[in-house]
Amino acid sequence: MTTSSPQYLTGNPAALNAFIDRFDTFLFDCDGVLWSGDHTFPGTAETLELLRSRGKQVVFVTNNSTKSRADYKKKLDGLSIPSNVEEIFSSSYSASIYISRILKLPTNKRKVFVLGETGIEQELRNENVPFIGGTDPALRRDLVPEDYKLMASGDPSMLDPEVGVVLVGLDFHINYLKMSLAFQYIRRGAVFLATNIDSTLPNQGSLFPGAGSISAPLIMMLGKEPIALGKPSQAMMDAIEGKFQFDRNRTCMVGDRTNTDIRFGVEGKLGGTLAVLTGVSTKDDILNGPLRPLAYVDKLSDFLGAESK
Ligand SMILES: O=C(O)COP(=O)(O)O
Ligand SMILES: [Mg+2]
Repeated sequence: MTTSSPQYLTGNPAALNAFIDRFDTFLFDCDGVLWSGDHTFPGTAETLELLRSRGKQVVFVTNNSTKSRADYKKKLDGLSIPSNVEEIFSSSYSASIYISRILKLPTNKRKVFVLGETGIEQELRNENVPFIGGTDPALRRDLVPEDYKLMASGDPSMLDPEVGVVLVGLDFHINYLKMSLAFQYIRRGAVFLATNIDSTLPNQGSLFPGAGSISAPLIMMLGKEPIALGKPSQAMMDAIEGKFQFDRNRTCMVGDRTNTDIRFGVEGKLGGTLAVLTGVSTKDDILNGPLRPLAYVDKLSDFLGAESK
């Protein structure tokens, strides 16, 4: 854990410039750094353009599994932020790759029960991984007495015998039926995975339930944690390094949350980490918490104040 005191860069053109020059690749967290929900922070596009104009590789690394990489590409296009889908790593993508290429499942247990949104479904489809649940409207209903009987008996009309994995992400339509199904599958042997376990999600400058709040009831009921495939999991870092072959010493992770983004960079042994104060972690978290970044700024666009080259 980093215990040195992070350098404050805001308003220091020479220090901002020196920080940029230390790295060739910048991994950018999205929620809380580039935007907060649908509100994009002013100067985001210009800051990314500044880095690219200096030959820096920019990669987007988000724990938000509600969108697919293609969805994020559309969002970035809409914000006039140039990108290609290969530069985008979402936890929905990371989880789908893990299930399709890493997890060894019995041939009759290859189906995934999803608590989550379309982002997970699109990425599972891209990897030809069969799934049920997710945005299925048939599950947006109250439990009825018959459901208890069918679940308790493991009736295949209620509990698909091919389900071998439960994948939990942020689900805007969670309910007792879906939580019960996930619980039944896992207690009957399904692998418990999470796209990410961020406790809260920033939006419009406030905080709302994050994916971790969807896994939490299952963790309480089961007495065990899921394998989480988003930051700080190094499975994601290895996938990104595999694609870009970057020099970790010349790579910086930029994020708003110390226990995911900064931990991801520190445990990934990157050359540096940068925190911003526009998302979840506070200045106190950054200066006095167990996981401290190399440096921090008030907001990403402070980099527009770097010395001009
Ligand atoms: O989805 C979340 O909880 C956070 O998403 P982020 O990694 O882009 O900040
Ligand atoms: Mg974030």
